[in-house]
Amino acid sequence: MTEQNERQTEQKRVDYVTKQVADQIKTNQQLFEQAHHETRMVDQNYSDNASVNLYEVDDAMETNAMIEQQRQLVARSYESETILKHQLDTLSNLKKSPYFGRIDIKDPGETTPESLYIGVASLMNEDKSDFIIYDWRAPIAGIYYNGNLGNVTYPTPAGTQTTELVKKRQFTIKDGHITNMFDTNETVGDEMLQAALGEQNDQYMQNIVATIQKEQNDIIRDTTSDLLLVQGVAGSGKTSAILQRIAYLLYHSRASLNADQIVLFSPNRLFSHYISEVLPSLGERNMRQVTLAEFLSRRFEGLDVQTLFERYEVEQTHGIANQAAQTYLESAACMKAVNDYCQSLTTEQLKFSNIMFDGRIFFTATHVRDIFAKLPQKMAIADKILATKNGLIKELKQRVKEEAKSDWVSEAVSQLNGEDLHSLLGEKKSEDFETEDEQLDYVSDRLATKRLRIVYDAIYNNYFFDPYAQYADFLTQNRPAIVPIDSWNQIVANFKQEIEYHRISLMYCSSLLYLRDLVSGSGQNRQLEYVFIDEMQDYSTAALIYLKHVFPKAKFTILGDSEQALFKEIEAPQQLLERLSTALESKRPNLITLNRSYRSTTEITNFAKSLLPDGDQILPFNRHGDLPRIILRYSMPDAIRALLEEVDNQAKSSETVAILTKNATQAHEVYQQLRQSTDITLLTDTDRTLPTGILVMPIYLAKGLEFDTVIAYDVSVNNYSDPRSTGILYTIASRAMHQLILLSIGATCPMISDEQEKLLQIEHSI
Ligand SMILES: Nc1ncnc2c1ncn2[C@@H]1O[C@H](COP(=O)(O)OP(=O)(O)OP(=O)(O)O)[C@@H](O)[C@H]1O
Repeated sequence: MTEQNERQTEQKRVDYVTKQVADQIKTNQQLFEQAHHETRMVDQNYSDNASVNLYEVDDAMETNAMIEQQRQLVARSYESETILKHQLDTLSNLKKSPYFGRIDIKDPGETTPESLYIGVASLMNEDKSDFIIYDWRAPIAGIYYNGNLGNVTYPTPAGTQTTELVKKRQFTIKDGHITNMFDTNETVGDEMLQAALGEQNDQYMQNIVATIQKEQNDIIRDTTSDLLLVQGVAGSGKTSAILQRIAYLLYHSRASLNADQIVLFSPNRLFSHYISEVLPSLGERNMRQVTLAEFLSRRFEGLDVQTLFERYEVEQTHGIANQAAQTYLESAACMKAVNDYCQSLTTEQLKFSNIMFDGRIFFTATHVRDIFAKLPQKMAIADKILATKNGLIKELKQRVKEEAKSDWVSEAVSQLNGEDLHSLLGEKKSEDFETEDEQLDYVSDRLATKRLRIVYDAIYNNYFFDPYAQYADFLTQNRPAIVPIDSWNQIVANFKQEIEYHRISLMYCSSLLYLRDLVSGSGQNRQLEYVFIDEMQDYSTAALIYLKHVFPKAKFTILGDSEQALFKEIEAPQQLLERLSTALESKRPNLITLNRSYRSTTEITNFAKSLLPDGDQILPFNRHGDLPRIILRYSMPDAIRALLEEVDNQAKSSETVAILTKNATQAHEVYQQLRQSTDITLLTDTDRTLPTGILVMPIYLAKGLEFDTVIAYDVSVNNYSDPRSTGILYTIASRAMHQLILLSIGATCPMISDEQEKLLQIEHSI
C-alpha cells in the first residue's frame, strides 16, 4: 500500500472511531441526565423525610428506618450518576484524540498480524465484541513503550506471553484528523516528542502518555519496589513519570486502591495547581496533595512551624548558625537516638503535665504519674500511656458526678435561660421527670459533662504528657560528640525559647514528632498505600524516616535532583539509594536515573549544565532555539530599563515570562520597580494559582514549574558570590523551555565564566 493509501485507510478508521465515540457520548449523556433526574428526586424525598418531627419517640423509630432506606437509595443513585459522569469524561477525552499509537502483533502460529490501537482509555465497539482502543496501561500496551520490532514479551494473568511486534505506528490526531503519522522502531519517535516539547507552556502540565520514554516507562510500571528512588536531571520528566505512575497504579488496582490512599508531598501550592489536570485528563481522580509545611503544621497545632522557604531565606541572609548541630538533628543517627531514648525511658524520666480546667488544676501531673507507675513494668510505654489515658477518662466520669453537685454548677444552672435548658434536656421533656429535683440533677449532670468536655478532649489528645519538655530532656542527654557543649546548650535553649513563643524551627520537627509518636503510640496511618515525595533534595533524612514511620504500610516513590538543592551539598545517586534504603529499612529498593532533559532547548540545557561542576552526565534533548542571552548593566536604573524592555519584548511571543529572583525580597523589589510600567504579577507562597503573562517570583516558588521565557534576575558576583548557590542558578536556568535571559548588574558571578562565552550571547550596555 502506498503511504497515501495507508493514511487514507487510517483516516477512515479514525472517522469510524470518532463516530463511535460521538454515538456513545450521546447515549451516555441521556443516561446521565436520567440518573441525575432520579438522584434529584430521591434526594428531595430524603430531605422531606429527614425533616419530619422526631419528638414523638414511636414515630422516630419508624422514621429512622425509612430514612436509612432512603439514605441508601440516595447513595446508590449518586454512585450510578458518578459512574456515568466518569464514562462521559473519559469519552470526551477520547473525542479530542482517540488514540496515539498502533501496534501490530503476530502471535506464535498465526499468519496474519493483529492491529491494536492505544489511547488514553479503552473503548469497545457498539456490540461490545471488540476493543477498538486499548488503554495505554493495559499489559499488552507495554509493548508500545518498551519494545523494538521483533520478538517481545508482555505479562498476562496466565504468565508471560511472547509475541512478534511487526509494526509500531504513531499518530497525532487533532479534532478527528490525522495531522501526523509515521512508523518507528524507536521507543517513541523523536518527531512526536519534538512536536510535544515545542509547544507553548500553559498553566497546567500535560499528560505525556503518547510519548513516554523507556526509562520513564520503567518508573511508571514498577509495581514491586517498596522504595523507588528516581534521580533525574532538571526537566527529565520525573514529575510527569510519577503522575502517569499514579494513573497506572489506580488502573491496575481498581478494586483495592483509591486515590485517597495515595499522597503526594509537593514543593508548594503553585506546583499542586500546575499538575492538577494530568490525572483528570487520564480519567482518574487526583491523589491527595500536601506540602511538608502543611503536614507539619497539622501535627503541631498551635505552633508556628518554620517553612522550608522561611528557612531558606534565613540561611541565605544569616548563614546557618550551627551547621553541625543542624546536620545531626536531621540525620538518621538522631532518629535512632530518639528511638533508643524512648525504649529506655523510666517513669521518673517521663514529663507529665497538669490537666487544667477553668484556671485550676483538675488532674495533677503527680496523679497522672501515679496512675502510670502502677501499670505493669513490662508493658510498652505507648501501651502504658494508653492505659493511663483510659484510667483518667474513667476518673473523669466519676469526677463529673461530683462536679455536678458543686457550687459552680448550681450557679450555672440557676442562670440558664429557657433555650439553654431546652438544649440541655435534649430529647427529654419536663414530664419525663417525677420530681423537680430529679430534673435538676439531670440538668446539672448534663451541664457538668458539657463543660468538662474540654478536660475529656485534653486527656484524649494526651495533654497529660508534655512532649516539649520530654524533647528538651532528650536533647540535653544526647549531645553529639562533634558539637561543643556550649553550642549544644544553645540549641537546647533555643528550642525551649521557641516553644515559649509558640514557634518551632524545621530542624527540630522530625525528631520531636517521632519522640511524641513513640511515647504516645499515636500518629500512624496504616491505610495509605503509596507515598510520593517530589523534590526530595529538600527533605532531611530524619524527615523521610519520620514519614516512613507515619505511613508504615506505604510504598515510597522518592524523586529528586541533588543538583537542584538550594544551598546544600550534592550526593551521588547510588550513595543516596544506600543511605535511604538503610534509613527506611527498605526490602526492595530500586534506583532509576534519568539523564535526558526534555524541558529546555539544547542551547539552554547546554548552558545550564555548564554551571555545574559535574554537569557532563546531563544530555540535552535535540530541540533547538536561540542561545541564552546575558545582559550586563552597570547601574540599577540601566538594569531596570533593560529588564522592562526585555519583558515587554518577550511577552509578545511567550505566554509566560517569569523573572526569577534569589529570594522574596528581590522579587518584591523587582515588582515595585516594574509594576508602574507593565502588567506584572508578583507571586508569594500563599498563592495557589499560576496566571500567565509576566510573573516575578523567588526561585523556590518556581520549583517544579516551567515557563516559556525565564529571566534570571541579577546573576552578578554581588548577588551570587557563595559557590553553594550554584544549585539556585542551575534551578533558575532549567525552568526555561524556549528562551533564557540572564541579567547581571555589574560583573557576573564566578559560575558564569569566560568558558561559557560560546554558549551565550553577551550584550554589554552601550
Ligand atoms: N516523555 C515525554 N513526552 C513529552 N513531554 C515530556 C516527556 N517527558 C518530559 N516531558 C516534558 O518535559 C518537561 C519537564 O518534565 P517534568 O516537569 O516532569 O520534569 P522534572 O524532572 O520533574 O523537572 P524538574 O526536576 O526540573 O522540576 C514537562 O514539560 C514535560 O511535559
